[in-house]
Amino acid sequence: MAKQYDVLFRLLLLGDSGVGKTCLLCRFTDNEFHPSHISTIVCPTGTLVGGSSIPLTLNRKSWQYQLLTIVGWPLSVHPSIHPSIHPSIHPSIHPSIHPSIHPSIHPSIHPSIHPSSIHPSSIHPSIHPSIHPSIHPSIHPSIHPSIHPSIHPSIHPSILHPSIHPSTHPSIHPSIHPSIHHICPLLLLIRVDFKMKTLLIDGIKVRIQIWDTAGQERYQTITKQYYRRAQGIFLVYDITSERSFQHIMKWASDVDEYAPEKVQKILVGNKSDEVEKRQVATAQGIKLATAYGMDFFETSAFTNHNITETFTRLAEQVLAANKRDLDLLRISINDEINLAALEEEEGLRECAGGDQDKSCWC
Ligand SMILES: Nc1nc2c(ncn2[C@@H]2O[C@H](COP(=O)(O)OP(=O)(O)OP(=O)(O)O)[C@@H](O)[C@H]2O)c(=O)[nH]1
Repeated sequence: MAKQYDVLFRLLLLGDSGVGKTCLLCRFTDNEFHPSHISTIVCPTGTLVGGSSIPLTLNRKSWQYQLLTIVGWPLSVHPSIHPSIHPSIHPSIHPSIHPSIHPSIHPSIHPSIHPSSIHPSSIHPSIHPSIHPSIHPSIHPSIHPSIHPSIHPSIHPSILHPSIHPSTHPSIHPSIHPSIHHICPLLLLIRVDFKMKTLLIDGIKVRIQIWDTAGQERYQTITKQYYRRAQGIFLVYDITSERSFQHIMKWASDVDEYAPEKVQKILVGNKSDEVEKRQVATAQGIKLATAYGMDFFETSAFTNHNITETFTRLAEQVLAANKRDLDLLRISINDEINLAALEEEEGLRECAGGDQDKSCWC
């Protein structure tokens, strides 16, 4: 089978909330545009002490969730637990999910999904009665018992139904209930969006994993945890927002502080279609990018202007920055191949030079 890619790079989208990071990503990977703004939520304040990644399929789309261990839960219910949660995404629970999840998932989650979507025999008996028929099974097996105290409605506005209001039954999760204030440590299942795409650059199949972060200030402690694993960063502002442009300096200084030294950066002025509302001139973008030594693109996720160009450019830069390492890797692989070929050849020669009547087992 042909190799799916040669190298894998991790890119990160950074910028204020509402500049269009999620839209840029969706336009690039799925050629879709979402007119409404649903804030990407990382997770409520707390201290990240560990985590592992879990893929989940929601609405036939693949999203990445992070199972995070948070300590120091705030004393009040987080504002992100809000009734305006989107009705369309059905969290699925994998059949192998451990019974200990049982008390934390409540039948009130949502009444509308068809019972046939869950295969009764595949669900552990102790989970079954408490999961409402509407929930499609599919939290990954790796979630296992540790998830129990942690499924939390702040996951993402789009994942839970409005019916999950803080006043809902406290067994959904203690922290959702206004009266319960102390939970520590706490495990959280949160959505950290990333999407993948493979590009062909100089004959190299470059797979890029693009992480969409939450622009909201309150999530930035957590977001910074992703910087150090990034090889490329998009610093995004909105050309209709002078403020988002001013904040680029803050984002850039965070990158300097938390990202690896070799990280590649690109400045992106999004919403170029909003001609009437423009507050940041193209020349200002160019000037800032030049000052930081970055490339600069004005984009529109709405009209698809410069989207592929921007993502490809950053991937090219990351590839160029890592080319030396790649070449070294390739040389060592080639050396191994050459050595194997040499050994094989020598073996053949030995056989050929030996007793001609003997069968060669080389
Ligand atoms: N006109 C126009 N609107 C856009 C464009 N890109 C995004 N938007 C709109 O801007 C709003 C915010 O977009 P998002 O992609 O959700 O913003 P975000 O940066 O991911 O925001 P957070 O998740 O809160 O950090 C949405 O209403 C989008 O429809 C664009 O290129 N042109």
